[in-house]
Amino acid sequence: MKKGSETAKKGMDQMQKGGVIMDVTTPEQAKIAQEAGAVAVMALEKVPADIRAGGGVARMADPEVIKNIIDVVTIPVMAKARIGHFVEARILESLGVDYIDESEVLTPADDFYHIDKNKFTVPFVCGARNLGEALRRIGEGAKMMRTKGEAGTGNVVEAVKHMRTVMDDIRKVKNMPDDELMTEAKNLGAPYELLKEVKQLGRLPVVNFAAGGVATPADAALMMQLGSDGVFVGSGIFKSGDPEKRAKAIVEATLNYDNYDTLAKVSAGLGEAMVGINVSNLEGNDRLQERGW
Ligand SMILES: O=C(CO)[C@H](O)[C@H](O)COP(=O)(O)O
Repeated sequence: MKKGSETAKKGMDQMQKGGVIMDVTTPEQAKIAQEAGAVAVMALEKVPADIRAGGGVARMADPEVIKNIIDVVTIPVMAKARIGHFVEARILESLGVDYIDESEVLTPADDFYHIDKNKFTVPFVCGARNLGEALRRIGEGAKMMRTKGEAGTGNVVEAVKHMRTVMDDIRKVKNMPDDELMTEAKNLGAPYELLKEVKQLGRLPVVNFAAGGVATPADAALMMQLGSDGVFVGSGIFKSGDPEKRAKAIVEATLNYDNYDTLAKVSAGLGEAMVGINVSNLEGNDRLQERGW
C-alpha cells in the first residue's frame, strides 16, 4: 500500500478502532502506554491538565523527545501541531510521526484558517463539537476525527455533550429527504458532498474517537456506548495515582464497554483519580474547545 495514499491514510485509523490512544510526554510514559495496550500514543510537551496549570503558549513538542518516543515503541506515534501551524506539521511529518493532531489543546497559530491537510502525506486527526465542524475538517483532509470535550479537566461532561451532538446531527441527516440536504449543508457550514456521504453511510466517513476529560474506565465505556469508535486519554492517566494500573483498566473498559462485570472489576482499586475541574467555571481562553471553528 502506497504511503500517503487515501487507503493507507484511512486504513490506519480503522486499525485503531475500539482502542485507546494515550497522551504521553516522555519515552517512559510511552512504554507504559504500550504495555497497557494502547493502540497508539500521542506525543506532546505537557498533558492538557499541566498546559492549563502552566499557562503561556503551548506549542509542538521538542522533536528530540518525539524521536525518542518513536524509538522506544512499536505502536503508531501521533503528535500535536497548533491549529493553522503548517510548518510545525511539516516538521512532524519529517520526523516520521504516523499521525498529526491539529489540536485545540495547543495555542492556535491562526485564528481563521486550519491547515490544508490534503497537501500532506501523513494523515491528520482533528477535533470537533458537532457535525458541521467535523465535516469542515474532513473537507480539509482530516482522516480521523475526535470529539473535543474539554481537555485537561478530568470532567467527561463536555465529551458527552459533543458526542451526543455529533450522533444526533448524523441521525437527523440520515432521516432527511434528499431535497433538504443543500439547505442543511448551508446551515451546518458543511461541504454538501460530504453531507451526502454521511446520509448514505449513516455515520461519519472517517472514525470518530472521544476525547477531553475521560478519566476513568467508566468514562471510557460511557463514550463507547454513546457511539464513539475509541477514546483518547491524556491527563486522566498520567495525573492519577497509579498510571500503569489505570491505563490498563481504561483499555479493558474500552474493549468491554457493555460488560458490567468486567467494568466493575477493572474499576476497583485504581487509587486516586485525577482531581477534576468544574467546566461551568471555565471562561474565555480556558475553554479550549472554542479554539478552531
Ligand atoms: O487532543 C487530545 C487527544 O490527544 C487531548 O490531548 C485529549 O483530549 C486529552 O484530554 P484529557 O487530558 O482531558 O484526557
